[in-house]
Parts: sequence; structure tokens; C-alpha cells
Amino acid sequence: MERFKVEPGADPTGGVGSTAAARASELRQLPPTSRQQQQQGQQGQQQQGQQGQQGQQHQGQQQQGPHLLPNAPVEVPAAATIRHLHGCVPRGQQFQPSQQQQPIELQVAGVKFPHGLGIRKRMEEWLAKQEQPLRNLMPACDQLSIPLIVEDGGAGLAASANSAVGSGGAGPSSSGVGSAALPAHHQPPWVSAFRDHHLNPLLIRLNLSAKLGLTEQTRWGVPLPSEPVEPVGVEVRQDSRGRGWGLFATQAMKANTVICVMGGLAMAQQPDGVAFIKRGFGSLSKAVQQQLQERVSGGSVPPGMVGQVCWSFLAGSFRMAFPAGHEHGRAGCYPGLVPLELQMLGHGGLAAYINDPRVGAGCCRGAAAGEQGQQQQLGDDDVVDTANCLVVPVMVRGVPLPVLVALRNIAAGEQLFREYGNDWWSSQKEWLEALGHYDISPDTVLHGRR
Ligand SMILES: C[S@@+](CC[C@H](N)C(=O)[O-])C[C@H]1O[C@@H](n2cnc3c(N)ncnc32)[C@H](O)[C@@H]1O
Repeated sequence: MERFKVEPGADPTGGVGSTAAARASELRQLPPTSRQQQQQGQQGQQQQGQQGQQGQQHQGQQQQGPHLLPNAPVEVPAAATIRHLHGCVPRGQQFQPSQQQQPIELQVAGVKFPHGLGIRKRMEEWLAKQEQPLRNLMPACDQLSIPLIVEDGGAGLAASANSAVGSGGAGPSSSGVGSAALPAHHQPPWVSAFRDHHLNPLLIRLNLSAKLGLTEQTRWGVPLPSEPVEPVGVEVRQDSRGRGWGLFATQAMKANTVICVMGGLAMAQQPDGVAFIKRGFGSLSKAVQQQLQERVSGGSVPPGMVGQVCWSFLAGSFRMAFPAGHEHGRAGCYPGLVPLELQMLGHGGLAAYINDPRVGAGCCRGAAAGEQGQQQQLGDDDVVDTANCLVVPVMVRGVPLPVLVALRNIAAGEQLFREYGNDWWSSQKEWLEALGHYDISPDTVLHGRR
């Protein structure tokens, strides 16, 4: 979108300031953006001079605002980069920035962080704070941490309001009994889930470090992968209770399994997320706008309204507060960082197919079905689905990643469900009603007519 700055030589490994100079060689371990991966080998030599210069320029910009405060205005990420109108983007249709477009500052495990969020700086600061070189930092204990979760020496968990959320490295050896435990009604969803489901933070950190390739000690210092960490042992199938398509396990998964990292484009919760929805359609390429027009053609939505009604529903569908629970994000899960959300539309992977367990949301049969439709859905059978997985925020070397974890043992054949949260349902409610008014089903907007 127009608000992205063109920074042709920007380099997440460059721009190392004097404070971090001592870590210069390790900073070269930071993952390159996908554009840089493309360019490596071809233009690496030629760009070195430019990168040094632009890195300094970038650092200068950061020095003006060393800490991003909640609600600080940040750049609006571009919907213009979308090629495929679903949250699960087939390989090959992912956004590949051209030389003129460089909206992504850092990409880790399929999560794209645009300039303006300050994530690269957090990573650099985290690295500069370590007293040991990366290769000596045990990934599960020293490089990864789960905000607000500390372990009391193996006997249980405590929610801490002042755990080392920004620093990483809150491992069993470094943590004690959580202090200043948050009252239950203030606890973000993952904190209660750790208690209610007896999740084991160490196992989650171990599982994630393996998924990120940080296994034996010779690999502890390798760069984080930029490529998505996709779920294995899953398939996309039609949901039988009106939720459209869903993601199903084809093999058993144990509780605490890290299923994947939710891929997508990270953005600031309020300013960017809302701007993406309100103005995103206009910034799509004509061809992609046409895709959506064709999906819903034949219905009663006036063509000029597709960009409002259908796009807003679609972009809202693949929006996820990150960490889940808006209100808690604001309470300072990531001190110094704006509360984030993830936009999977056009940027995500298989996890974008994961449905919410609630039945009778009046969603896929169209809001036009009204109350009656909802009650029919509720009475369809007696089985009550519940969430069997949860998005847990994990700080990896200072970078916040949305990690999908199994809450309990999941059997082969079960559908994966995660709670979208009341905020998500209320923000979609009116758009669902608007779709119903125009006799368009959510499924048609998501996939076209079949
Ligand atoms: C992230 S997508 C999930 C994949 C989607 N079911 C599909 O077919 O592509 C979110 C959308 O799925 C549908 N959905 C998810 N959970 C649902 C539920 N519990 N009831 C009805 N629809 C649901 C809604 O259309 C929602 O906007």
C-alpha cells in the first residue's frame, strides 16, 4: 500500500548500532527477508555498500522513538501484496516483494513483520543483552519464553505480571515462583489454559525449538527459519456442522505438541488492522479485486459494494488478535510493543482453516437464516465441540511468534478447533448480517460458488 516506504537496500542484518556492535557477528545470524534470500548470491556483493548506509539511516529513525508505545501509529501493511484470497495460500502464490517494494522487515517461521513494528530492533536488543554467544544458549531455556508464564521449579505454574516477557530466557533455571499473580479475570487466555489444561511450558518450548531447527548444540546459534512452520499430519476437509472447510488431524497428537506457527502478516491491532479492512480492497490489484467480484457474482450484492461487504467479512475472517484476547494484549504482554494482530488473508498457511468450535453462530448458513437457523444448528446432534488447540505467544530471541499448541491429546480424525474469542465474533457479527441481507453465504465469499 502507498504508506510503505521504499527501502530497496534495507537489511535486517545491517543497521547495527554502536550499542550492539559487539554482537555484530551474531547479528549476521538474523534471518534474511524473503527478498534478500532471492537476492543472495546474485546481488549480495553489489548491495553491501548500500546496506551499510541504509542500515545507518534505519537506525537513525529508530533512535527517534526507542520504544513503541501502545497505540503508537505505525505503517499500514499493504493489502496490495495479496495474490490469493484465502488465509491459506498455496505455495508459489505467496507474496514475493519486488525490488521496489520492501514492506517486510523481518520474516520468522512464516510470520511477516513489516517495518514500523520495531521487531528487528527487539531482536537486536535481545541479542545484545545476552551474556553468552547464541551457540551457548540452550534454545528451550534461554532463547524461548512464554510471556506471563513462569515455572516454580517443576511443581507447577504461576502467572507473573512481571516475568521476563521481553527478554526471553525465562527458563526453569532462571525463573522462580511467579510474583504478583494476576487475578483470574485479568488473565489472558493462554495463562488460564496453562492451568486448566496442565500445559507444560518446557515441553512447548522444547517442541518449538525443534520445529525451528534449534536441536543439537551445533545448531543452537543458527538463524531462525524464515519459511513457514506448517502443521504435519493434517488435512483440509468439509466441516459437517456448517463451519465451511476445516483442518483435521490425520494422526494422533499429544497434548503440548506444537502443531505449527500461525503464518501471516503481523500488524498493529487497532490502526493497521482496521485500516487493512477498511481500505484494503482498494489497494488490491485489479486482478485480485476481480477474483472476489467473480466469487460473489450472481448474488444480490451490488458490484460496487463488494469492496465493503464481502471484503470486510473476508479480511475479518482471517484476522487473529495476537496474542489472542485484545484486551489482554493491551495489558502489556509485550512491554514496549504495540498489541499485535495477525492477518492470514493472502499470507498464511494451513492453520487458516482452523475453525472456532461454537455451533449456531449463524455463520455459514448465512445470517439470513436468523434465529431459527441458529437453533436448528444447535440441535443437529448432541456432541459439543470444544477447542483442542490454542495459540500461545512465544518469544523467540525477542521475536513474538503465535504458536499453535495441542491443549490435550488429539486423536486421528478429530477436527482442530481454536477459540476465536468474543471480540472476533462481535466484530464479524454485523458483516455476517450484511452478507445475509444480500443472500450471500460466508462460504461463497471464502471460496466462491460450488
Ligand atoms: C479462519 S476461517 C476458517 C476456515 C473456513 N471455515 C473456510 O472454509 O475457509 C474463518 C471462517 O470460517 C467460518 N467459521 C469458523 N468457525 C465457525 C463456526 N464455529 N461457525 C460457523 N462458521 C465458522 C466463518 O465463515 C469464519 O469467517
